[in-house]
Amino acid sequence: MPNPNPIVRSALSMPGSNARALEKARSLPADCIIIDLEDAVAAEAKTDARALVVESLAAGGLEPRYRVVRINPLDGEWGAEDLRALAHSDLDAILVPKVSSAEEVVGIASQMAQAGFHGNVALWVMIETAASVLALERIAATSESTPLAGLVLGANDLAKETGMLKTPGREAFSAVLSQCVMAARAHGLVAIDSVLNAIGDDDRLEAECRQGRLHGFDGKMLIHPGQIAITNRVYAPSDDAIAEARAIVAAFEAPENAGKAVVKVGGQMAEELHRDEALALLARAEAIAARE
Ligand SMILES: CC(C)(COP(=O)(O)OP(=O)(O)OC[C@H]1O[C@@H](n2cnc3c(N)ncnc32)[C@H](O)[C@@H]1OP(=O)(O)O)[C@@H](O)C(=O)NCCC(=O)NCCSC(=O)C[C@H](O)C(=O)O
Ligand SMILES: [Mg+2]
Repeated sequence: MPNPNPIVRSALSMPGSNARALEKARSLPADCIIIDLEDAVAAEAKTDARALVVESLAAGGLEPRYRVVRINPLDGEWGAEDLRALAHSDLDAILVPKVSSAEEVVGIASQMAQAGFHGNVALWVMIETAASVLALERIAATSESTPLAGLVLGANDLAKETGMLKTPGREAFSAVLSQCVMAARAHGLVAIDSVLNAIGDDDRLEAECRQGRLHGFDGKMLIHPGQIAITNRVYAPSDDAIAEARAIVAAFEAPENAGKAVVKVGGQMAEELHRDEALALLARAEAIAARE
């Protein structure tokens, strides 16, 4: 069974054709590695890249990082062969770009089954077409009957199609950020924010991570190792948040609060829902600490 709740703060993408990057990935502190066979690989390099990716997965050493391969679109020249080639590889998820409807996702799931995937590999999809944004809820709902487990926002393709501007504050994307997370949460999916193309602009990266975190994303897709540390830090529970969560859990465990559904902690109301939230945050913090 795929891990339904992986730690994926930093999801570093790299071209499947880049042997050096694939090797480097084994020692990088990214939570998740996305090996790309789609837009980061030139048409003439697709076949060799596919073979290199299969070989690299077989060599092992990427785990415990969550291992994702982004294949080419299944209605194009290379996608179906990508899927067949990966069916017996050791990986965690297949990421399919440019999906546009729930029906398409159901079709992808059945192509996965035909290719030889047997429910042990999750399906993630890119939300990067206008149609996919409009169909978000229906796409996410297919997870009831398919291995769909993650949504990854693709701001570059979305901007290309719609004319939305990728400004430093991502003002135009605010609604889409929210819609992605709502659809993911309503159906128990992982939600990954879009890449930032500006390599080396740490202030902008930090601001985008904070914005993604504010909207509720689990992590961010990255394009360069220099983006990992900031992303891991922003997407991890802060020391203050951990202390607050511990205080809430302790308050509910205190004998004087036995049987109470609501207590006061640090001048704030805390109900059982806040205790549950605190326990989830502490479990996440523990899982991150174990990883690091
Ligand atoms: C953008 C890059 C081509 C830049 O590469 P390069 O010029 O080699 O950068 P550096 O010299 O700064 O690299 C320093 C060292 O780090 C290694 N490196 C660089 N990038 C990666 C990486 N992504 N993963 C692993 N290692 C990486 C270099 O090899 C250097 O190492 P060393 O040899 O030890 O010095 C390049 O960063 C790159 O290819 N990035 C990823 C591109 C990619 O995956 N694109 C697809 C994702 S974007 C997307 O999905 C958009 C979405 O679909 C949408 O629509 O929005
Ligand atoms: Mg894209």
